Amino acid sequence: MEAATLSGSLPRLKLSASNHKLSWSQGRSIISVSCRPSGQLHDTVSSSSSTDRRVTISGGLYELSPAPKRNPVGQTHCATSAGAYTYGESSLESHSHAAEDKVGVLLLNLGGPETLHDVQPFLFNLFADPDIIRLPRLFQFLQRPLAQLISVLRAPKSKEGYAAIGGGSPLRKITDEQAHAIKMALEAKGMSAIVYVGMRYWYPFTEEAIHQIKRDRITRLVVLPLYPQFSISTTGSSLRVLQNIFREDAYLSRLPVSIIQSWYQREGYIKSMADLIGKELEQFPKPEEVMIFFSAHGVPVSYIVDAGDPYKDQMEECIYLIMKELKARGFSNDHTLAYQSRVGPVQWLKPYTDEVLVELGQKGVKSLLAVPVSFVSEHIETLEEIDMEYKHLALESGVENWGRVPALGCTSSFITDLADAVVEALPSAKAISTSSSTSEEADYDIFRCAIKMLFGSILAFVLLFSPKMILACKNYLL
Ligand SMILES: C=CC1=C(C)c2cc3[nH]c(cc4nc(cc5[nH]c(cc1n2)c(C)c5CCC(=O)O)C(CCC(=O)O)=C4C)c(C)c3C=C
Ligand SMILES: [Fe+2]
Repeated sequence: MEAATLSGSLPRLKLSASNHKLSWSQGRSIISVSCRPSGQLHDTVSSSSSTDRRVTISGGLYELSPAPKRNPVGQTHCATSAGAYTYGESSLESHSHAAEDKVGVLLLNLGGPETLHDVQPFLFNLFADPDIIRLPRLFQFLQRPLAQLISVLRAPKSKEGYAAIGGGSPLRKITDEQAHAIKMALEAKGMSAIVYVGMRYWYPFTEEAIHQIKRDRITRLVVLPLYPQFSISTTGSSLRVLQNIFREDAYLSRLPVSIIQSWYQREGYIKSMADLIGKELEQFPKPEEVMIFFSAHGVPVSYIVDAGDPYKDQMEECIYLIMKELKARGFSNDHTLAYQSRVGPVQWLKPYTDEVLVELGQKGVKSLLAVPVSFVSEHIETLEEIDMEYKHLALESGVENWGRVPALGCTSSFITDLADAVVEALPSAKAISTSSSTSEEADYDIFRCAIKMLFGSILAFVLLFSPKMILACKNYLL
């Protein structure tokens, strides 16, 4: 497990010589704070529903204006459909107990549209994230117009996918259930904690969860991203949101925090994955002949090559550990790893899942077991892409027996392991040191920003009408 504390300002992600260790350092980077005000990304979060969900920034904290049906501030999770885990005390009560040790666990996840109406604004939030579409600094002011364009272009295709799995993402419900299960597992270990869910691109937003953490006067916090492997585009992006909020807030910047950056190599997780794979293998007529097909969500190659994202290394190590565990249990199946869900015009990690499936079918592989490995809940890419599109493609290419390992969800050995990770991380919780820039630095930043915007506008104007740009936009439709 890699645990870290949110420290200082403007982190930079770099791979150390061992290639598996992350270290933060200062400087220009993908996780650095851009010159626009923090929170701008969500300040016009909108949806096609009539409810106003605009997020404004006040005193460094994000406050949601009333969204009574789903997300009234302060009750983000109290009335979830799972309904089982609550924040415990109201903010008034928590103030009177301020001296007590109140442990919080913040689960970070991606979030997903709950209805088809949510799809376009959800996609807007996703593409407006500078960790998802990485524009050169000069063009960063184009992030939101571009996100608007791409989200509108992509929405029809995405909606088809969400419609095929029942009209929305199951992510919120499953994550709420995991939160409840982790709370219970912690209680069984003698640790009382309030477990929060913070989504990056949809409700309940990370900002809401942090707001609630503050209201609850939590005294120590463990941050647990629900991604086994670290990627700049997932955990990194959520941590950037956290850091932007924490460094601006007196209470939060003093709150001892411990971050579990990745946990793909934890024994409990590896064993839980091996349990699920072993169980599915037994469903095949000849288990020993089944090819184990790990399918991970892809990222653009530039993340790995240019930005030092450890995602690919961690993924490969994760697969190695799962296979080692399976071998120790007597399974000696062949296996392969491929990457799915590419979006847009750039090169993504290879090999691509769809291409490998066709190759394997053509080579005569008759039995395949698909294993989603980058995510621990069922979601659109398991339920639609794997179960429908890839299954169809594999059968069409000559595969005769197809199986799919379910996502871990609330598997008890897995939840227990996550609870262990929290218990282990808690002692290393440390306060964030505040670092506010001087007014001269701020003036200089504004000046630099203005110059960049001027030159950027000219360049953008030229680029926007180039054939290459038009082709790139078309690619988001596919
Ligand atoms: C480890 C998991 C994930 C990585 C890495 C990741 C990177 C990444 N994703 C996109 C674009 C999209 N992702 C979408 C949905 C989506 N992505 C993940 C996980 C990872 N993404 C999940 C779990 C989900 C599904 C959520 C749900 O609603 O169930 C979507 C929307 C769906 C679609 O239109 O296909 C997009 C778009 C990029 C560009 C990227 C890396 C840069
Ligand atoms: Fe994704």
